[in-house]
Amino acid sequence: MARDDAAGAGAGKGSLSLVVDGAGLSKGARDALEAELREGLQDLLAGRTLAVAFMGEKVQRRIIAIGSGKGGVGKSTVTANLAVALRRVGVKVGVIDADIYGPSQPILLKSEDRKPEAEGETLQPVIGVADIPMLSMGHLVAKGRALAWRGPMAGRALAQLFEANWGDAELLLVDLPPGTGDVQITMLQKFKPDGAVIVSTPQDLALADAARAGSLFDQAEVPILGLVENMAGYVCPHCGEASDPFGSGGVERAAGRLDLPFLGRIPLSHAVRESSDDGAPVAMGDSPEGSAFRAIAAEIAESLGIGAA
Ligand SMILES: Nc1ncnc2c1ncn2[C@@H]1O[C@H](COP(=O)(O)OP(=O)(O)OP(=O)(O)O)[C@@H](O)[C@H]1O
Repeated sequence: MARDDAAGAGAGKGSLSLVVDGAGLSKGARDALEAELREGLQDLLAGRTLAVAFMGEKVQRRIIAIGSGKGGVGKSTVTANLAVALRRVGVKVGVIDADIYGPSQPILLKSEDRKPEAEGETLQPVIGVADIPMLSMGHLVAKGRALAWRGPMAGRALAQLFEANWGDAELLLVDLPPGTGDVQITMLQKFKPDGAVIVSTPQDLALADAARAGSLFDQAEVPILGLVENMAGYVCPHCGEASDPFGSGGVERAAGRLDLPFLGRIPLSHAVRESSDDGAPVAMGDSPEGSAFRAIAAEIAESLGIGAA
């Protein structure tokens, strides 16, 4: 225990700092122990303040799943850009690419040529663009091999990704495969997310699927942080004419109907696709598309109470 009477000149002032070995204790157990210590030390404190610090404190890490009902709506693109945007506001974020049927994060976050090392059974995430630690099914299997994995095999591979050494990452974004299959079920059973973000295009069909993906999280009592509308509105780079190939405003209306937050809209744009293919997500820059992702990331950071947003 350290004592700093000089900090407060008057009688009964000053401060005491107590460093406690809290390794292995849950947050609840630490809170209870701290309350007990404060109570027990009241006489000794005699009006001084007490600062309690726990050593070996586990990082409070939260898992946010990014899902969609339908394939190809931009879930992986949104995941990569949100990771970059969250990183820009100081969130220690990691990415798990759980899309075993079409892992694309190694391209999106430029880590295709890296292989995760293992310490014993534990994988070490590779570092992608913008210093984002990440692991993908794509890092574990040979490129181009179709991953027709089912049940236990998919579950084991998924566990390896979740149980990796995520260091000080406080938030893991999980890029899920589309739909409501084995990976989703395993994740909900073993690595239940703290929240989910649903991506959809404004199209009716995609929206119906998005609602189904949402109800899977609902049933598992995973809070849905909100809906993102992707591929909304297209401005022709040649003539400047605006059009809505997938309809307009559908996701926001659906969010209203489902009583869920609408997190924002990402335009259909060449810049988004090209930057994705180049492994330099558009959220790294300050273009209108990048800003759209950053606004959504700020909403998420705010609702989780993290980052400097
Ligand atoms: N806003 C956008 N503007 C232009 N192209 C986009 C946009 N969002 C995604 N794309 C492109 O659409 C394609 C599908 O995107 P992405 O792979 O992110 O979708 P997905 O939902 O993760 O697909 P999958 O079902 O294969 O996992 C990619 O080529 C991507 O670059």
